[in-house]
Amino acid sequence: MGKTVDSRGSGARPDPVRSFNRWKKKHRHRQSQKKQLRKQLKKPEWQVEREGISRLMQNYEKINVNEITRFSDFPLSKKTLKGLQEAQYRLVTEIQKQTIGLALQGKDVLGAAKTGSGKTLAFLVPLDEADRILDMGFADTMNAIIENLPKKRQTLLFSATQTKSVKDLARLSLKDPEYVWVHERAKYSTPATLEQNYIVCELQQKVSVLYSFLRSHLKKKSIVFFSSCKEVQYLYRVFCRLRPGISILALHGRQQQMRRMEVYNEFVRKRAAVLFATDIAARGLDFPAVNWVLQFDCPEDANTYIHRAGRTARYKEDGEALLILLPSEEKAMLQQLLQKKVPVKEIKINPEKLIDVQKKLESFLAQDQDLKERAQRCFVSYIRSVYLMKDKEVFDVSKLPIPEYALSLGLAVAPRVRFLQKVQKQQPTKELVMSQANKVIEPRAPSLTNDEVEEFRAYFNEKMSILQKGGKRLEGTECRLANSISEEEDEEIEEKPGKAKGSQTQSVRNTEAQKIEEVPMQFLDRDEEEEDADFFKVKRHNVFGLDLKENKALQKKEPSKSSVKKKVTRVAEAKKVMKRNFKVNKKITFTDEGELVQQWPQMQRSVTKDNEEEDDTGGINLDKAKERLQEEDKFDKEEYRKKIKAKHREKRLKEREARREANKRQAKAKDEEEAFLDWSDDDDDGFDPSTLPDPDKYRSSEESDGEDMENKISDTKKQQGMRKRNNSEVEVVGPTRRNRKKAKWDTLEPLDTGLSLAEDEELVLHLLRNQS
Ligand SMILES: Nc1ncnc2c1ncn2[C@@H]1O[C@H](COP(=O)(O)OP(=O)(O)OP(=O)(O)O)[C@@H](O)[C@H]1O
Repeated sequence: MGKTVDSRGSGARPDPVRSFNRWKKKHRHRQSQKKQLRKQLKKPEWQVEREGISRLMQNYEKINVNEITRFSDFPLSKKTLKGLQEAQYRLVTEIQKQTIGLALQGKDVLGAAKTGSGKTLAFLVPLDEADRILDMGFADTMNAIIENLPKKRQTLLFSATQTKSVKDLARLSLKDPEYVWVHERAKYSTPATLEQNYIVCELQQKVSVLYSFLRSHLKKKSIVFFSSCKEVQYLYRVFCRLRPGISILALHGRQQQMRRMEVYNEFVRKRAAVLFATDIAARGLDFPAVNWVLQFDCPEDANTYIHRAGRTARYKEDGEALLILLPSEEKAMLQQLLQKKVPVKEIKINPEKLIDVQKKLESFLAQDQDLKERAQRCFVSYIRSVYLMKDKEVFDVSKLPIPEYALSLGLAVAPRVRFLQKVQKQQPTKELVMSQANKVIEPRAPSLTNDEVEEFRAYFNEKMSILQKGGKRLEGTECRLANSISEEEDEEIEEKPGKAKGSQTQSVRNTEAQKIEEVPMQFLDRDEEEEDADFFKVKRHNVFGLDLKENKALQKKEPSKSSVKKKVTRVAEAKKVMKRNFKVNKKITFTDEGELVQQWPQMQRSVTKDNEEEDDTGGINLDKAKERLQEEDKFDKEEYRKKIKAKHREKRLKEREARREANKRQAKAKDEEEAFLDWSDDDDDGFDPSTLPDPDKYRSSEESDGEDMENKISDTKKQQGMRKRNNSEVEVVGPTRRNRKKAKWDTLEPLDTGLSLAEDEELVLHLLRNQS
């Protein structure tokens, strides 16, 4: 009975391999489907971010300013919050609290808050220092930027000194901007932690005041503001040379951006340092831990003052600001500051602590032409900056003590400033002072008569008395801004020979006046600032003894002095000396030949016919002196030419002699060589054994050299034999030459080389080798 088996029957088991393969196929298919689905579902990062932001945006309307204390209270993205947290920004400042919400809601914002109050973090579209960019000076740049901005935009403007001008704002087409004036009702417009003082001093004392200030603040971090780059450049260099004992850095617009960043970082890194800067550093820059801001030159307006001073006392820190004002700037500037709610107190410099650096500067400039030129540029640049200032109530160039200022920079004479002449033309009432200032530097002929010199001195005395009487505070018409002033014109510096002696006189008077004044010591009441207290005094006038009273006393003295004492000119002094018949020391040396040479004073060696005919009329005959100098010059040139000729001749002779010697040696060596060859060939004919050293003697003397030497000799002899054989072969080829050599040999003396036998043999071998 047969049985059929159905493999699929209940009793049959499925093939496991086949079923696994089937499952695997299905699984793979399912996986790839899932993958494709995932791929389709995956969004780009930006899309995810945008979606996140749109979720946050839904919360913008719910922002309640009163509930905000931290950045995380704003609906900000995770990335922004992470960044803020990493930089340790958690709690918001007032301006941030009030403006970030508005900015997020897409509104245009016009924000104002004190310096160092955190405005930088408050704006999202960069844009900063709104009032400055709206200045006419930046008009072209701003217009170019605005033209290229999208029409649909959000504008956020922030500044410590915000503009409210509708005209200005219209330029930026702000749409219903939100005005946020955080400190509008505050008593002062500057930070409460900022202590602000000012001093009044003469222009010519400012450099010494600065030096004295630095000497008494060696452990502090200070920024000193100047009105021009060239001032920074010169004073930076000269102060480095003065070595005040503190690091000095310079930051100005003429530096490359990379250099500026280096300087910024270096200043931030240092614990104590002083930064000389222009207004490039006045706004927006956040220098941490600055103790002092010193405004060396008066700021152009109260706003600039606020920004400069705001480089210290930032974000809850303390700081001090010191403004240096000229007497001519004091009244108008203080008024402006008052209007802008800036509380400044007057303090006084302790004259005992004032270090005069003028002499040092003079000596630096005398040694360094480059520094001198920088000083000249600094001088012109400062005067130009004053001249170009808009506010003529504060800045009056005609009130500047020009020659004195030049001296205070270390310059012996004031460079000519052309535009001052224009001012002079515009201001006939001020003609006297200005013409005198410019007269100082008028070019003069090289020879001055006594009268001229007297006149020159007299005008200085007169000028000084005018300055003292009222020149300092001359009231006059306004200087008008001359648009025609070009940079080149300003750069033109001409030094004139007339020295500002009158100015020196005044500086001497000032020092005297300082001595006269008894100043009671009233130091600032701050224990931790003892060094400052040393340098500054509070509410004391006439520190430098330049007040009207004392000046009057000095003025009274001055004319009596000049009238009693006859003025002494240089020419008169020289004549006096000549009359005294002083004998000048001589320096005399002797040449190798024993000849006497007078080194000093130099003798006139050229003989002119006038030499003997000395003029006994007295004084110096310039024409004759000139003639003599020319003769002397010719004589010197002739002498020099002769010396050079002799030297060349000597050199030529030496070279000729050397050549002759070399030829001789060559000829001799050739003859010796030939002679030797002949000699070795014909030892029978002419060899004289007596010319050889005594072998016994040789042995005894050279015994110490041992067997080696003997071997060498025998080897040499062997080689000679070989050479002989070779030469005999040559002999067949050239009998004529041999005969000639022989004939020559007959006439030759035996050769005495002065060498030992062994050395002789070496020489021979060498020559033979060369020959072969
Ligand atoms: N929320 C904050 N928490 C802690 N520090 C802050 C905060 N906001 C700002 N600062 C710090 O305060 C200092 C001053 O800030 P910022 O430079 O933004 O001031 P500003 O108002 O822009 O000043 P200026 O008017 O001089 O430009 C900076 O060192 C900054 O790091």
